[in-house]
Amino acid sequence: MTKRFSFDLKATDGKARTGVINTPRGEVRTPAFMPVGTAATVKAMMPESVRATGADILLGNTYHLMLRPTAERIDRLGGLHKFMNWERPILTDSGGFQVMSLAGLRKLTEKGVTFKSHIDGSKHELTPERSIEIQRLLGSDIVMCFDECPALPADRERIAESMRLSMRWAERSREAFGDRPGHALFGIMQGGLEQDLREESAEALRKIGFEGYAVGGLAVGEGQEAMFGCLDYAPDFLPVDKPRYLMGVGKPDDIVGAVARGIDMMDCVLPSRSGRTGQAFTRHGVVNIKNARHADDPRPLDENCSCPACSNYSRAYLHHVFRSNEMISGMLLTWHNLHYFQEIMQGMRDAIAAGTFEAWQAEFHAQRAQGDI
Ligand SMILES: O=c1nc[nH]c2cc3[nH]c(NCCN4CCCCC4)nc3cc12
Repeated sequence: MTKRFSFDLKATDGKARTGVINTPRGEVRTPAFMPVGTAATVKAMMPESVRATGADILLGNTYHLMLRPTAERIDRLGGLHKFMNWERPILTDSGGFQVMSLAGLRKLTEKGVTFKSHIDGSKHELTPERSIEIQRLLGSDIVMCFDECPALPADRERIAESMRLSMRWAERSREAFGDRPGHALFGIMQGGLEQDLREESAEALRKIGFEGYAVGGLAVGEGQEAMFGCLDYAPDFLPVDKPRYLMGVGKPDDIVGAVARGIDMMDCVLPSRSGRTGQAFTRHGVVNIKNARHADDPRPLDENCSCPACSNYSRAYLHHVFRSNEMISGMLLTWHNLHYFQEIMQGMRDAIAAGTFEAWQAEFHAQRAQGDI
């Protein structure tokens, strides 16, 4: 087990890459999908079940944990890994995005953001310094810079101003992070859908220097075509020897398209959130298990899937427990979705290593076109 943080690039196939991020708490195989554990739990999953799906790393949220139970309390109790019984790597988002999407009465200044908690209306402040301190108290292995993610659509001037503020905050985040061997600080590229602003942002981040680089400001309503358009150039502005993390993505075909464009890491609530609502992702497309047509169907969700939901239960059973609002419903479908997302990641890692990623992508898309699901 290493004491340092490092990234080993193992193979490339076109723009796609596969490698390993080495951390003191374990290795992260890339391309990697990070299940979201917002309030110190991946909802409806035991940590050992999350690991059983193949996840090497989880995402936690500064915004939620600072409000409840607070970073200081988690620190007093031994840190987030011990608190939630997940001893492998954790990446924490820095809170700015969640403040803008969840909190009330927000005030943005050069210093940072003040806001009212969506839980109890209490007043709080997040600055680059406070966000980095919270992530340190949590014991996060990969810390994200405190940034501002502008809502799209926005005019170019607004996007440029916001990006330059985020770059000043990236400088302050780096300063506040200090020297923490074995831990990493990732910068976040902004710039909306403007290629020159994206390049300016990447240059600013490279000058500061980070252990990894995120592409932020996407998956905010721009749609897949515009997102892929940005990913056709943005990753190339980033250092080739550091991990590239696309934040908040996404559906299976978003994930595949992002890896094909040079992305190494992603996170999204989709598999877990949809699992709780009865939406199952399968190799043949999406199955809404609450639909009446599944009520008598003895088949598994997906014949080719080895997860507990597909190995031990029929669609009829899954339909029943969702219709009856039984707790096991969200557990089984969350497990299936996370298992399927990790199966996609493993398939891509193997294909890139074998130089067959083109064929793998063709098969991935062909499967989805067919079959009654
Ligand atoms: O620019 C960002 N900086 C920090 N954190 C972020 C998180 C993000 N999450 C998303 N998109 C999340 C989309 N997700 C899709 C499934 C339903 C809930 C929302 N974009 C992001 C950009 C950022």
